[in-house]
Formats: sequence, structure tokens, C-alpha cells
Amino acid sequence: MSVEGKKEFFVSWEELHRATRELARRQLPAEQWRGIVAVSRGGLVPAAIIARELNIRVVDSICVSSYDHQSQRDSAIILKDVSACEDGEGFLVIDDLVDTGNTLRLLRQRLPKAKFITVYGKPAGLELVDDYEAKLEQTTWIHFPWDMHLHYVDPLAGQQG
Ligand SMILES: O=P(O)(O)OC[C@H]1O[C@H](OP(=O)(O)OP(=O)(O)O)[C@H](O)[C@@H]1O
Ligand SMILES: Nc1nc2[nH]cnc2c(=O)[nH]1
Ligand SMILES: [Mg+2]
Repeated sequence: MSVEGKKEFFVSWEELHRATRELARRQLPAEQWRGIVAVSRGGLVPAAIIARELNIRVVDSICVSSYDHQSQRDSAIILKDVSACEDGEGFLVIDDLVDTGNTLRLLRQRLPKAKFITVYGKPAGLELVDDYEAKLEQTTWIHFPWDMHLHYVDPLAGQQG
């Protein structure tokens, strides 16, 4: 299936939860972290899951805008900065995915000592993440569960001629 020639990858809530918990497992021991910075908005759900798994209660957010839906802008901008840390030391910065790397390139300048992790990664951005759970092709568009709705589909036999 494709939109504008791109492949699509549909992520369920269950799959996102499973993949994010695997990512969390690799961030143990939890005591090494002073807190979490969620990259809003896409990083908010993975950050909540990882905060729960690592029993971390200091969770800040940094608000970034880099994309209109499926059309890339030239660069990312910070709409709201973090307040819980200076240079990111001892913090996990969590996003749902890295694509071109524009977002994390900007955030690495802001938080140079943080560890950057994402659930999904595309090749162009992988050098910007310290850890990620699953790699997808650059041309694949990921659909997250918060952007989707379950709906009825006709049986295959009903769709014929
Ligand atoms: O590596 P990049 O090419 O920068 O793309 C990845 C970023 O794009 C998406 O966020 P988006 O800016 O669409 O905003 P959102 O999280 O509020 O949906 C996604 O959540 C990442 O933050
Ligand atoms: N939902 C979604 N947002 C993105 N932002 C940059 N790449 C993607 C993607 O593949 N899916
Ligand atoms: Mg985002």
C-alpha cells in the first residue's frame, strides 16, 4: 500500500507499547538517569511508557516543530525549551522516530550531554540517535496509533467486480 509512491507502516498501540518497552529495557539501570525529556508531541507517549518502566518521575518536555503532515520543512525550531536540565547530562531525550534527523540535530545542540533514543529510525537520521528499537526504509511513512482510527473493511469477496 502506498501514498504518493511511499510505503506505509501502520503501528498499533500494542506494537508501540511492546517496541517501547524493549527500548526501555536497554536503558537499565534506571539509577543512571536524572530524568527524561520528551520531544513533544510524538515523543510524549514513548516517554510516558519509558518513565513508567524505569520508575523515573522527572519528565520534562521540549516542544519542536519540523514538519507539516508528510511535507518536510527545511529546519526544526524550538517552540518551548526544557527547564529541568542545563546541558542534558543524565537525561534521556525520547522521540517517536528519527527521519531526516533535523529535529534531533537541533536538540543535540541544545542538550549535548543527553542520550537520544527513538522507537523507530530511518537511515538518514540514525547517526543522530544513541539507541533505537526498529529500523525502517527511508521511503516508508510511519502511521502512529494516535493518528489512526479502527474502521470496518469489506470482506475480500465483497470487493470483487
Ligand atoms: O528526523 P526528522 O526529519 O526531524 O523527523 C522526525 C520528527 O518528525 C515528527 O515530529 P513533527 O515535527 O511532525 O511533530 P509532532 O511530533 O508534533 O507530530 C516526529 O515526531 C519527530 O519528532
Ligand atoms: N507520523 C510520521 N511523522 C513523521 N515525521 C517524519 N517522518 C515521519 C513518519 O514517517 N511518520
Ligand atoms: Mg515530533
